Parts: sequence; C-alpha cells; structure tokens
Amino acid sequence: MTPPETTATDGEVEHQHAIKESADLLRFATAGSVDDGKSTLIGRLLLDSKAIFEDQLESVESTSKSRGYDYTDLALLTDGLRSEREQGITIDVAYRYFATPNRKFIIADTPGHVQYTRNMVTGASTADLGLVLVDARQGLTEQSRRHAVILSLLRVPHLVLAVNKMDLVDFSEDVYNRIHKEFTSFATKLSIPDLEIIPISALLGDNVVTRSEKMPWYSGPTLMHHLEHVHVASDRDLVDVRFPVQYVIRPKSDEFHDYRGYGGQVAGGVLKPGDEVVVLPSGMTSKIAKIDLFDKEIGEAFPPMSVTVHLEDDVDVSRGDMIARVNNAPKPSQDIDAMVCWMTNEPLRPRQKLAIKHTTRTGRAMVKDVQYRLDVNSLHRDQETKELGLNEIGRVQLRTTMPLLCDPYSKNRTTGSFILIDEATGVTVGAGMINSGT
Ligand SMILES: Nc1nc2c(ncn2[C@@H]2O[C@H](COP(=O)(O)OP(=O)(O)OP(=O)(O)O)[C@@H](O)[C@H]2O)c(=O)[nH]1
Repeated sequence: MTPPETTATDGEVEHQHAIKESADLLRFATAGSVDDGKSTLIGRLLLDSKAIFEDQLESVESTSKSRGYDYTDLALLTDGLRSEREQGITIDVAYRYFATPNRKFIIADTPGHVQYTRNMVTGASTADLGLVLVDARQGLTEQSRRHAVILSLLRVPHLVLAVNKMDLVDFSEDVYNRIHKEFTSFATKLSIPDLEIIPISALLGDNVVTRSEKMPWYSGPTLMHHLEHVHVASDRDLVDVRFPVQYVIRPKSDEFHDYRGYGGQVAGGVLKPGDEVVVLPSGMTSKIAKIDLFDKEIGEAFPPMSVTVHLEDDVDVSRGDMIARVNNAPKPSQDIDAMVCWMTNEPLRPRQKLAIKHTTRTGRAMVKDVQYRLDVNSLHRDQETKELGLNEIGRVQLRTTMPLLCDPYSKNRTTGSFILIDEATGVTVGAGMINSGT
C-alpha cells in the first residue's frame, strides 16, 4: 500500500529548515591549561579544513621562519587573532567562526593562561560541546578536572577530551589508555551525557582532520569528524514554552495601532499562532495572533530564534515578563537554590547583597546560605567553609526581592541560569545554575 501523500505546510517547511539550520551550527568551547596546545589545535582545525586565507598562512609561515622554527607555528594564527580582541575586555573570550561543507562552527576560545572560571563559564554557557585539552605527557591536571566539572555543571551536553601531543609519547596506546581510564572514572561522578576521548597531535595533525597512521590502535572518530557529526538539535527543550520578553514594540501612531509586538529570544518550546498563552507574572491570558521573524510572518518559533510575538488581546506586557503556555508555566520563586561559580577576589558570603540578572529581568538578591563548597578534584562537599573564593563553586541559597520565573537548569539552560552583579561596580561576579526555586 502506498502511504498517503502529505503536503508540508509553510510552517512545517520553515520548522524543518530552522531545525536544519540549528543542526548545521555547532558552538563549542575550548579549555585547557597553559601550553596544552589549544591555539595550535585551533590553528590546525582552521588550516586542515581550509578555513583560513592564503595571506594569513603566508604571514604565519614567514613569522615561524624568522623565529627560526623548522615547523609552522599554528598557534600564531590563533594568538594573533586573539590578542587583537583581548584589548580592553573584562571577559576574555574570543569567538571565532569557521565552516566546512558539513557544518558551521563558532568556537569560544578562552585563554589558558588566565585560569579564571569566569572566562570558562562565559565561553561555555551557550556551548553545545566542550573541548578539554590535556598534554599526553602530563595527563589530567587539577585544571582539566575543574574544566570538566564546570562543563558538567553548565550541562554542556557533549564533551571531548583531546589527549594532545601524542607525538611526544611515541603515539603510545598505553598512555592513552591510562588517561582514558583515569578520566572516565572521574567522569562517572559528573553528569556528562556524551563523552569522546580522542588521541591527537595538534602540531602534526594526527586525528585532528586526517586520521593518524601512527595510531592504528585507535578506532574512534577524528576530532573534525566528531565535531561535524555530533547530534545537537535534540539537545534543545522543545516542550515547555518559555519566551522572556526583551522589549515591547509600541504602536507609534494610530495608523500602526495593530502593531504592538513583543520581541525576544525563544528560550524553550514551540510557539504557534492560535496557542493559548499566559503572561507572567500578571497571569493574564491571551492567544498568539502572529509571529514575525524580521519582517516575515512565520508559522512556528522555537529556540534559539529571535522573534516578535503578537497577542490577540491588548494585555499589559513589559520587558522582563515571560510568555508561557497556560498549564505549563514556571512558578514564580523568590527562594533560589543554585550552584554558583564565584568569579571575583572578594568572597561570596551569607547576608551579602547583589544584583541578579535572570533572563531579561534584573533585581536584587541576598545570600542566605552557602551550603557547601565543592572540591573540584575530589568532588568532596565542604560544609564547614561558609564562603566561596575566586573561581570556587558551591551550592548557595538566595532570596530575591522580585520573583524569578525560573526552571531548574537541568530542564532549561536559559531560564535555569542567572548572573550575579556587584551593585557598586556593575561587574559580573558570579554565575548560577538553579537547582530549584520555591
Ligand atoms: N610536539 C608537540 N607540540 C605541540 C603540540 N601541540 C602544541 N604543541 C606545542 O606546545 C606549545 C604550546 O602550544 P600552544 O598552542 O601555544 O598552547 P596553548 O594551550 O594554546 O597556550 P595558550 O595560548 O597560552 O593558551 C607550543 O610550543 C606548541 O608548538 C603537539 O601536538 N605536539
């Protein structure tokens, strides 16, 4: 029997197209200790996937020669780009773009010498994949463990441990197996849904883009093959509708009376015209009249699309409000239980007051308790020290002055996270992942 013919509606076609678009893009964050070879690896990825321009390569080759190297120092490519961007920015993350015929990539590159959790958290918070480098001669270090812990707390769904400089350990299977064993046993204590451990030489290119002939014992994918094929579209929450309103487009005159829209980025679920929705915190309900993407009307919107939503009724909606589905809305919470990464010298302590930014709202919060501090090496929970120092991670209870419309971070990385800001200086001093709100 022939299956009935189906015709896709415009909305479905757009949906498929947008899913393909988001699947075509991989955001990944790199992490490693100083000199593990991160810059060299990024240079190698760009070079072997032919994502760099001839003139850039020529300048790197001539600089390498003038410095007396008998190889092309690919780190120059990355570091050159990086130093330009480092100027005057507090959060030291360089974003780099490249593409292969199979996928587009955005790399959030955090310099290894600045061992700040802040950079790592900023770079990895929106990543689909985290790439942690270790030097095969050293194996795991405290910093590689810390990076794995942070990636797991940030629920980065895919993790790659690249065991680099395999050429310096004679491409030894034993060395790889030892690091593999040590890391997998550490990783069982973390939540890492997908882990790949790849032996590479960033300098020589083994298993980066081309398969290494010197490591016939390794049967897994090359790094590039994995980056191109890792499945990311299903990582997004398409069930619970969450639309934090970023701005309200008001009618300028009577002529545009109909054009009241709410702009923002979809943080969860699929929105469609005709859906019954609730506006929080007011609790007023309405229906979605239409959804615009730039100046085009679309049939569906889902994460991470930035759209303008129009409602059928003239309800009162302001910046910081959230549009959700009736019967499936987040509960407003003022008592927040979260894992916090602290990013400044002055410790986080009970009774401290801070500004808190959650989705599109900013308010104030007081630290009620530091329940424990997490030792990133042993994963031991220290309940004695009631504070968090620079780069430390712990479980913290906060009381906010306004209710947050939040979800657990495990359900939604956008509505489940917040940043803490020093009220006097305006500097970001912490990042939080919500366990629960009551
Ligand atoms: N033998 C060998 N040397 C490597 C390899 N990868 C990197 N190196 C060398 O290790 C040194 C450090 O590499 P970088 O790429 O600058 O290290 P990094 O981790 O990016 O360091 P930062 O830029 O300071 O963050 C350089 O001398 C590289 O040439 C490798 O696979 N094999």
